[in-house]
Amino acid sequence: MPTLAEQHCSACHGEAARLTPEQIDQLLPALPKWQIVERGGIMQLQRSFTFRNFAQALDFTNRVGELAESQGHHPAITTEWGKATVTWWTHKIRGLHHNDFIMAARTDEVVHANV
Ligand SMILES: C[C@H](O)[C@H](O)[C@H]1CNC2=NC(N)=NC(=O)C2=N1
Repeated sequence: MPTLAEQHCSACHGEAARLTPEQIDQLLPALPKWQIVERGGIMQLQRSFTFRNFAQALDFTNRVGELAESQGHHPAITTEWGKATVTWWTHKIRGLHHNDFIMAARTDEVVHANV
């Protein structure tokens, strides 16, 4: 079974089902540094990354942006001096899809590649 980071996003249509709480509970242990947040009734996956300065946070942000473009699945990113917060969810289903867990795992790999 490929790890989350080895998987590729699937095309997600508007009728795709959101992950159930049970499915989320099964997937979350693979992402120990990520947390589930709820905003406006929408479940999201979020993690903050710390860096030595703004330039490193911005470089990471751009690398995550390239990843998002390559997979056609995009996060919200808040970039600050020494910190970047990445939030994944699937807009068209207003919730969490398996794709969001894949992208969170791939985001963790970006930061390792970054250092
Ligand atoms: C047309 C375009 O492919 C779609 O709007 C994609 C773009 N990136 C996306 N990213 C996320 N996180 N959710 C989406 O529903 C989504 N849809």
